[in-house]
Amino acid sequence: MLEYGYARLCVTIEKDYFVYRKGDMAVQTHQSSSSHQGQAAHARTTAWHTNRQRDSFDVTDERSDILLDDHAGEVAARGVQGLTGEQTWEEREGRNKLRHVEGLGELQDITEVEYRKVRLERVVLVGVWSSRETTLQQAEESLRELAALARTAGAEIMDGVLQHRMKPDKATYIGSGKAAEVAGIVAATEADTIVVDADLPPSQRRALEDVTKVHVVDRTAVILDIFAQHATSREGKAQVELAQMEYMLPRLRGWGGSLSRQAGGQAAGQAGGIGSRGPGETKIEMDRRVIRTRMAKLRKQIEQMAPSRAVKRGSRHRSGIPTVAVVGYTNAGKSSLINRLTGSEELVENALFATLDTAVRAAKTDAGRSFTYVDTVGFVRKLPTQLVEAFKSTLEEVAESHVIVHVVDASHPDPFSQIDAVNDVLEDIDSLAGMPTVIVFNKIDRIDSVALSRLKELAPDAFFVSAASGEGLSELNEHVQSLLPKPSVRVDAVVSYAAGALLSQAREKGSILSLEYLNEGVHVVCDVDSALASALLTARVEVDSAPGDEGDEGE
Ligand SMILES: Nc1nc2c(ncn2[C@@H]2O[C@H](COP(=O)(O)OP(=O)(O)OP(=O)(O)O)[C@@H](O)[C@H]2O)c(=O)[nH]1
Ligand SMILES: [Mg+2]
Repeated sequence: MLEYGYARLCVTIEKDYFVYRKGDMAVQTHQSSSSHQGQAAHARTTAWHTNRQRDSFDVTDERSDILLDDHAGEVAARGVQGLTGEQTWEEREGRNKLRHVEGLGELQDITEVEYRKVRLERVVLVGVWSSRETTLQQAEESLRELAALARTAGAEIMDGVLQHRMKPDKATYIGSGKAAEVAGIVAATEADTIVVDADLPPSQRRALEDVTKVHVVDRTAVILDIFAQHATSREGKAQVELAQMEYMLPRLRGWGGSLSRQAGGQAAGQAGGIGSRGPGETKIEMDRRVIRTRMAKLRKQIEQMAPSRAVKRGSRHRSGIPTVAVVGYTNAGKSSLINRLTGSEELVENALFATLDTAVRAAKTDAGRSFTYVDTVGFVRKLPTQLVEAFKSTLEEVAESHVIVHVVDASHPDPFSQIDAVNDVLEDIDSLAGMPTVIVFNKIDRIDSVALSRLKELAPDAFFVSAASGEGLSELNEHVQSLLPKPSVRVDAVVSYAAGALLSQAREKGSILSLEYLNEGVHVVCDVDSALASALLTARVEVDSAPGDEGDEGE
């Protein structure tokens, strides 16, 4: 019964999601013909064009202080720069205002009005920030990221507001007066969901729902929702469902009651929004015991799947093929980079968490040696604890690789905070200590030369590339190849012509330093792993003056 409900919901969502994505593209294209003609002229029909147009008014698209001096000046001029220190008059003033975050909420185009009809839901984003903990800029950035997450989940952003207060309100998260204001915004924009940029306890969520009369979900619910939509492998699905149930369990009592538009079963599957998909609102009536039983079953299933993962990895290891793990913040361009480096066609999307299952892509060094790139799930700040488990399979892949390529979006307002977010997670894995790591700033086609040279100053050892234009990729490729572990055994022997297969293996898995065709056989000097070395030595043939003898060297 439960499984049936879940599968059914997934189908509905995927369909709607597709409509949303398609619609969104159409909106962007339309936009380009009116207000971005100059840009549109550049790259009219390519895929990059679509992405760039999307990016051109994406709410996440803003340069940071780090990258641009004049922007820092502008921020200072707005009087918010010093907020972390003394409490200024502006701060006191600011505390009493709900702050609209630019770029969230304005109608972009008339076409968008039409698309509203097919979209799932209209959301208002709400955040609270304290100058004791962050800066206004970081708070805005976090809300923009939430906007990108909500959009990826299929929502349409009507507005985004931030309240400055030392601590979230105990009852309603934002102050009660502000909650009433948000209720006004919700009514005016006809939004049907509020997304809060925090992990909200059930009581606060309910109180806020009572004031605003719409559905309130938190950041965790949005991320879980994206994972639910994107997971494709059996294990990924099971892990996400388990995470959703873990999230739901303490919140069960809170769902329903306060909302008149509460629906169950199939109706909710179609009308439900972020956070209500998967094992969500439809299962309110479900007894906790049933959920617990289901969770136990899922845990067992996942446990049983783990060995097959290990076997797959093990066989890759045994075959002596080195792996390069590509990690980084979500949407940094990991899949694009791998596609470009290997010629494969991994899913690339301007959406968060496009890749949800690790994928392995074959590559070859210039000398013909095989190695693989492992594409991993993107990282995100404030990753829900419930999902950490699901993330572990990705981390296992990283732990077992030989080189780490850490991709960063150079055009992001604050690339270094993203690097930190990723490193925070990676630092917890002991086996990574000492593993060669390459930092790669991608998307340099999107930043100007000033920003680029600033980044180069701040990260002198990094590589600067563009998966879009191909710039910098050959240097990166060369460097990655040089970091691959070298096969440890040097073989210098004449092997019989019948051992041709062994020689091609030596080319694939090791490196051939010299080949010489003699009457008796092939004189090969190569570096290979110990298994192949002993196979080659078995195929050795005797010649009059054995190669590798001192007398031979000089000739
Ligand atoms: N302009 C520009 N866009 C890029 C570049 N590399 C990637 N992109 C775009 O960035 C977006 C994200 O790319 P992906 O390759 O899906 O990123 P990812 O890191 O695999 O993302 P997840 O799988 O979601 O974690 C897509 O819209 C890409 O087209 C680049 O070098 N330049
Ligand atoms: Mg990806």
